[in-house]
Amino acid sequence: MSIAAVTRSFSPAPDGTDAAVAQWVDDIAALTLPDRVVWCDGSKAEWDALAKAMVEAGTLIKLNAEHRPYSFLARSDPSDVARIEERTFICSVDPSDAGPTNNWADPVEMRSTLEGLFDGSMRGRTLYVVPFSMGPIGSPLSRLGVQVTDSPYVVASMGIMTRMGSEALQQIGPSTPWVRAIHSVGAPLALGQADVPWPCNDTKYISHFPESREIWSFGSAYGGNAILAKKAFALRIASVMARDEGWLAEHMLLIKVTNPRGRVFHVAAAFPSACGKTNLAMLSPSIPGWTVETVGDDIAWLGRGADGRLRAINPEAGFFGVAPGTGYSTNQTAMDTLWGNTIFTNVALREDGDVWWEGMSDTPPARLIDWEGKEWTPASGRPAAHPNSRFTVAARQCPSISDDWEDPQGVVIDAIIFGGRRATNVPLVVEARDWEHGVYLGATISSERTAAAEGTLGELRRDPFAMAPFCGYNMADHWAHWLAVGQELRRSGSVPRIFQVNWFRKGADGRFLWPGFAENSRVLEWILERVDGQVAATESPLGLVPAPGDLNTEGLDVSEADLAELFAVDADSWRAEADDTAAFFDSFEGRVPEAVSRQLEVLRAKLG
Ligand SMILES: Nc1nc2c(ncn2[C@@H]2O[C@H](COP(=O)(O)OP(=O)(O)O)[C@@H](O)[C@H]2O)c(=O)[nH]1
Ligand SMILES: C=C(OP(=O)(O)O)C(=O)O
Ligand SMILES: [Mn+2]
Repeated sequence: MSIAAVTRSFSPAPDGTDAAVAQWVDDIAALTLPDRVVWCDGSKAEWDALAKAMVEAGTLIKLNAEHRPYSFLARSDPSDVARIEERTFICSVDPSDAGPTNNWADPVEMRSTLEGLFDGSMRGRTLYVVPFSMGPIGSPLSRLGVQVTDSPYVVASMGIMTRMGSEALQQIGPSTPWVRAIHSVGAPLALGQADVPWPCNDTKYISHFPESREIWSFGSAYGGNAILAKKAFALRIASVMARDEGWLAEHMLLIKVTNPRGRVFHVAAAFPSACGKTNLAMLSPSIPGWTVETVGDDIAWLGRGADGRLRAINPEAGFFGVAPGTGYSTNQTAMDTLWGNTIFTNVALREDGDVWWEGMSDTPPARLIDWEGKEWTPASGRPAAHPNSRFTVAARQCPSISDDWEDPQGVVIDAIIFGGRRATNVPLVVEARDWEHGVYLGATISSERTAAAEGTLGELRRDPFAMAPFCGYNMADHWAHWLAVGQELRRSGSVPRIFQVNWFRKGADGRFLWPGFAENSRVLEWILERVDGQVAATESPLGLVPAPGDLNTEGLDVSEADLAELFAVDADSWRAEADDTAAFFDSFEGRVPEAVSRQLEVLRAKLG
């Protein structure tokens, strides 16, 4: 083929497209040099055509429709399976605005690096223009964005995870703020060069420019690095928008809970990645008379409503959940959600054309094709599904989805929960003494590393507000912002209570002390009875804990000794933890709000 064979087909912007959007797309196309530019309308026909093309290209494997209607398996490049925090950058003008929990990079240098990498990076590929709304279209709490990407997998995922297409594009006018998100897998194709099923690049950058509300992601197609509406926009950029505009963008699930007396509550809960958000969001209570319905499983945008109360929306439209550990015995609702219309990534393939992963059932099938496409048997000695394998599915398909999940005003929050994965020290549940203490509990979350990000599994790391990888500005300023929001809520007389939970405490023998999953409803019961003023609490150095006998253990198979261990406070370990917290606070070089550092002194005094 000769150079003359290169045909560029740039479809024009749809009628009515905002001129700034059209200009920006032209500029990105001029930089990245794709063969085609396609404006996505979000239609079913468009999704179908993308899926068909990806099956032909080998990016997706169509599952057996008898078992899993209209569902697909994607196998990533084995090097591109999780978020990479070392390659994730916050490029604020002032490095102290990124703070010690972020990788800061100079915005001018980063722009020049990225321009070099993106120069011609879409050669031979299609540039898709993906307009989207985070939050219900037209809600006062929603925000708009446009992602350009050369990955059809990302387009299809954005179609599930966001309100994507023409309607979102029409919302953007000359004075509407919108977030610019640029993504390339970084694998240009020379003329006639054959593609691979999962193109990516060893060089990866996930760069955020908070001041100009821009995201540039290069080299990865893994969801957390490439579905830019999610962690990059709805958390990193949105947290900065929220700081500037007086609201909160948080790594939180949202649920509606109804108690046996018919009172309805809404709860927001922040846990680090792969620490139980999706599971709690889809909880089926083990205790009679309680129901839990799903509003969101990963991200919440919260702000003071016209009524002065804290309200929240789920800005997403789908779930990008961890597959391993999801099974009929742990999360029936998730299993029922995944009946069809699902993209699975890096799970194992069964001989009958369905999928499998560790924890889906107790006994694995005798033979599988593992996530890397290799033959697998239970004797293989390695997991069949990648530990961070995922499902991507529309929220509306969830049987427990709440009737108010798309309420444009958001749901009223009655309780906020912080949690982490802690084998030791942290009790099953603690109530904060007040908002300031609650902010301290959020600020001091530590959690064992999971497979959701590259790094050493099990290593304890600080993950304040479960936002360490996701806060687009200085974490200490985030705490100050929370304190300010609390003060405003106090003025209007309705401050949600704050709690801390830990489902993951282990005994000396290494087994979980708490059965978790459906039984977590017992902890929710105590939390919401506290909110409803129905139950007392006991003082502990860490905060308020259930008085003996107040945690509902009826019919529960947990020994008295294990229950005691779940609430044990070891003063020596806590003194060591307090020292570690002091060192952590020092890393913020004087930026930690006084109301937060004072809580550490209170804790030390209570420990004696
Ligand atoms: N032991 C235990 N494991 C849990 C519990 N809840 C979730 N998990 C496991 O933790 C992993 C991550 O859960 P998930 O809900 O997907 O976390 P998310 O990434 O925060 O949404 C999965 O393997 C779950 O099976 C629990 O209450 N107890
Ligand atoms: C989507 C992700 O997160 P979570 O594990 O919190 O669902 C991710 O970490 O890429
Ligand atoms: Mn999740």
